[in-house]
Amino acid sequence: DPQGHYNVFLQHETPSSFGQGFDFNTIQQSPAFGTPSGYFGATQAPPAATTVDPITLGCGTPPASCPKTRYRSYDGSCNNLKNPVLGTPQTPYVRLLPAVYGDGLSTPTESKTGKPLPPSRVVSLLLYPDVPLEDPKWTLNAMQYGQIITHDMSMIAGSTQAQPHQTRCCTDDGQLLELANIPEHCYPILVPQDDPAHAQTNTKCMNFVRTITTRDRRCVSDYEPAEQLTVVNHFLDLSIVYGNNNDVNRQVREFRGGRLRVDVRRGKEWLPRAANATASCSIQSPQEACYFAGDTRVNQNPQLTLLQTILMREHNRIADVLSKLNPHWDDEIIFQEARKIAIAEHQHISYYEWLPIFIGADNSLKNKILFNTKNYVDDYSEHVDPTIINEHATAAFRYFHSAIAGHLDLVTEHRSSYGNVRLSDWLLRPAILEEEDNFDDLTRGLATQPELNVDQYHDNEITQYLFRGDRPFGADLKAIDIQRNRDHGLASYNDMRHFCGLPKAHTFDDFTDVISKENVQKLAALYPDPDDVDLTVGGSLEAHVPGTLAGPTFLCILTEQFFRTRAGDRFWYEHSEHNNGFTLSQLNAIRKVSISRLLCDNGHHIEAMQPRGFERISHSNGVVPCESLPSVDLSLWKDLGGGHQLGHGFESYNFKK
Ligand code: HEM
Repeated sequence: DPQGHYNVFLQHETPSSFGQGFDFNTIQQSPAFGTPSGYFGATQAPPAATTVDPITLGCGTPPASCPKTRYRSYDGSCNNLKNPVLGTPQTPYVRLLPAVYGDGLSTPTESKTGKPLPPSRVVSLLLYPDVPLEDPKWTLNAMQYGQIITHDMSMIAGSTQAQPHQTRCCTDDGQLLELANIPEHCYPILVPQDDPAHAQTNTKCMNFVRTITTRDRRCVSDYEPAEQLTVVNHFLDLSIVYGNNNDVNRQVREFRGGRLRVDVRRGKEWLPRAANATASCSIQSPQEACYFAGDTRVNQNPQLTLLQTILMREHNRIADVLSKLNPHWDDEIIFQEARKIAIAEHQHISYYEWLPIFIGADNSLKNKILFNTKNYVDDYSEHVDPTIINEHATAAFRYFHSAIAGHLDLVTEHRSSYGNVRLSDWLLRPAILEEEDNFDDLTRGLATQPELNVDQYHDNEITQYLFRGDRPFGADLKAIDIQRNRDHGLASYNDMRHFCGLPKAHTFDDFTDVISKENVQKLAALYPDPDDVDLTVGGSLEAHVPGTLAGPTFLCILTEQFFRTRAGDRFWYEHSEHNNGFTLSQLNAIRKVSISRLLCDNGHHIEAMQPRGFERISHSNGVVPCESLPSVDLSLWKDLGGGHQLGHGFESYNFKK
């Protein structure tokens, strides 16, 4: 297009087997953001920057040009060559159904009846109590890898997800501010008078700051509804390790031997320290570790930091092997080839080990998310939009918050648990990983301890004590999720379930086709009208589709997202060699990777693991020596020379066959 306007009105290609009555013709497409001409349809100049980082301005910056390369960019630009800005940071989520804002443009959702919606905290207290049921089959590792996948795919703009937000919507002692004094973007969570926790401290108000939107950044006209922005790239590409832009990437790299930067303490490699530890962590002394990684949320909880450390070490392990195999490769080639392998391992673990548990193997095969093959899968389509779906990130995927356990087991090599740590004591305090044998003991704990059942029950550690620091009580993740649902103006549960092929409910009773009578009664007591039920609430009460950990509505959303994330990624690892992929033998070597082997290879002294590390130890999944678990044969990356040179690297290599 001579104007340089990319065609972003992508038509979703529905795979023929994508059945179940989903009507994808109604999918809302993203408007043309980030066009080279600047602010699409803008009537006003963009607002002044509120943060120092210039990339946080605007709604996506298209690259000047797209280099020909076999490696993906850090920000995801040029993945889609028709629309190079697609999937880059600072662009809006897309929606499956139009937003339902209170005023039609940007204010939080309201009841269609004019009566108030039940306060989020009240819904959380009534429907999501702490009933500690353990998952009979899956480990805490399954939950934790889910958070890794999430952080790789999206992060709402304007949230730190860590330190108290700079914007304060309540007084320091938890009271509501005078209306006139409430800062912009505030949408505080109101605490009921009889709150079992917060009434004890006379807290009436919990901080909640609205997500930054295309309207806040003046990227749309005054007449267009707001779309929330996500600040990380949308692809499943280990951006949590490598960073979401060139700048962060430079900071995580060693620039020697293709390695990532590490700090060595007690003979072990740790993530480098954050430059400003007090801003990134809740440390209690200046020496306390607080890390820097590709994702700003790295320090949020110890098990997350643990997996981030494992993934960083895996990159360096691969880089060290590649430098020995190919002494003629420079830092850049080793780095990019190691990165490509690590991303492939991560995509493989996410899709072939993790997804079958959460969205079901049959469902994934049927919908062309997984393939039963030893061959290439060249299913990329530039018409599939890889953008993260708002209903996915703000409702469906958050459902797995239910699996979070409040205590983390410390487990010896003999698989006996000798203690545990309390989650809310160690949020934003990753130093615990470096004490004694905690790194290995928590790793074994992840793979031994069950996750909590994926159901309507949530651990008090995240509904009463989240980020409490040294206060008696903290935030409520379920109330936040409900509040966020309204902040983003997500379509109602009723409309979404209809979109996903279930009948539209006319009365609360109609919900009993997938929700228990008891829960429907509670919904009827809380909400003025069946059309008012929040997606995040209704979806989380549905009975699960057999073989999956989600009800039909969430399953439909998750399935659609994971289809797009795969088929909309031009650098997906299963593509053939001439489509940026590996040789077939390399690909089949990658397919041998497992979460268990990853933990074995990158822990300190972990000698044994069960083969399927997301599944609890059992007769059919017994602990075996690490060496007996299949591994990726990196000798297949020996470059025999004679590849075609291109820029700093090679367009093709002459890999050992
Ligand atoms: C200990 C574990 C976890 C903690 C403490 C945690 C906490 C949080 C917090 C504080 C937020 C931001 C909420 C907001 O302000 O709107 C969030 C967002 C989110 N969480 Fe979790 N979470 C955990 C695990 C998980 C898991 C296991 C999943 C899914 C498998 C998940 C999925 C999500 C998603 C999709 C978002 C929204 C991401 C976005 O910004 O687009 N989380 N979580």
